[in-house]
Amino acid sequence: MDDRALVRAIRAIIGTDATDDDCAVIDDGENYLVMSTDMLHETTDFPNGMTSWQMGWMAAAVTLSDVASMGAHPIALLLAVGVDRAERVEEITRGADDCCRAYGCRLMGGDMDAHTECTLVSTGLGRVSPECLVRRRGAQPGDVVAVTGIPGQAQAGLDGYKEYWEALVVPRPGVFEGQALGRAGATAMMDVSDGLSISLHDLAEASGVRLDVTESVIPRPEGVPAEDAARYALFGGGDFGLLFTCPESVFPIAGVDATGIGRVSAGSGVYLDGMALEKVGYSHYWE
Ligand SMILES: Nc1ncnc2c1ncn2[C@@H]1O[C@H](COP(=O)(O)OP(=O)(O)O)[C@@H](O)[C@H]1O
Ligand SMILES: Cc1ncc(C[n+]2csc(CCOP(=O)(O)OP(=O)(O)O)c2C)c(N)n1
Ligand SMILES: [Mg+2]
Ligand SMILES: [Mg+2]
Ligand SMILES: [Mg+2]
Repeated sequence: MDDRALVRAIRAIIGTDATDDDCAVIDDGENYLVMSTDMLHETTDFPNGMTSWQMGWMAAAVTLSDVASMGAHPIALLLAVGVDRAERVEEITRGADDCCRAYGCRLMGGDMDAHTECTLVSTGLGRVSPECLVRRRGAQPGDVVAVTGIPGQAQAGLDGYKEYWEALVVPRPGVFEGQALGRAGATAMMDVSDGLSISLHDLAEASGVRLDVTESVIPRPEGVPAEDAARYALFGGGDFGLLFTCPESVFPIAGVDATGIGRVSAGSGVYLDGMALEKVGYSHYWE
């Protein structure tokens, strides 16, 4: 079983509204509050050679990315640290704090425990005005499909391309881009943390639309053999660009470095140059 199947089981208990987006959305009257929590641990998320500071940075970044993907401004982050060696805690905390400060957020508490495997759980809170909130479900036929940044860099780093190691271990969440996209009228948005292909599928399903994407225009890591670069860009995880849709009339959006890669139409499924695109990406599995 993979984590998508488990989310479906959880959805049956707590509802679609609570499980459809990168964050939970809470109506606070004047604004919406958004919240996300993410767990990272050594076996599946921290490649060999990562420093404690980088682990802390990455834990904060994945959660800031979820807040960003709603068009929201991050307010506060909490970090729970399950740690094998006590002397790691300070550097982990510095990494998370540096990441928060870089994106206008504050690390405001957390929890800790002794654990055999270094495990970090970051929980973030953000705020967004109702007209700027963007969910995964709003894509409209005729909209442009676009992505920020260059998907595939983190996977290239994981596979040994040293020039992309930094992109893998110090990921940059699209906090400022997400807010600009929310203001500009993006109709649906999510981050591509699990890979572009699987994210296109998640967005298409949440919005109840069909997405058609053109392979040749998808940005991909330079300096990598062509076949690998295309595969990394479509199926590699760990990049924190934003996948979004918006009316053609507002694209491109000032201040946001994004590439138009396709179109939304009525229907269902994701098609790459007219062929069904595999729903493959970074997933967690159970026997
Ligand atoms: N254990 C859980 N209990 C409740 N909701 C969950 C759980 N795990 C994941 N979700 C929800 O399922 C959705 C997808 O989760 P996930 O794939 O982790 O998103 P992301 O890639 O943005 O971190 C989110 O809305 C998340 O809040
Ligand atoms: C072994 C390994 N593979 C891939 C990555 C890149 N990576 C970093 S975070 C992440 C995905 C998790 O991000 P997030 O969306 O916060 O988690 P989810 O809840 O979707 O599992 C990936 C694939 C990594 N750090 N380590
Ligand atoms: Mg996400
Ligand atoms: Mg998650
Ligand atoms: Mg996440």
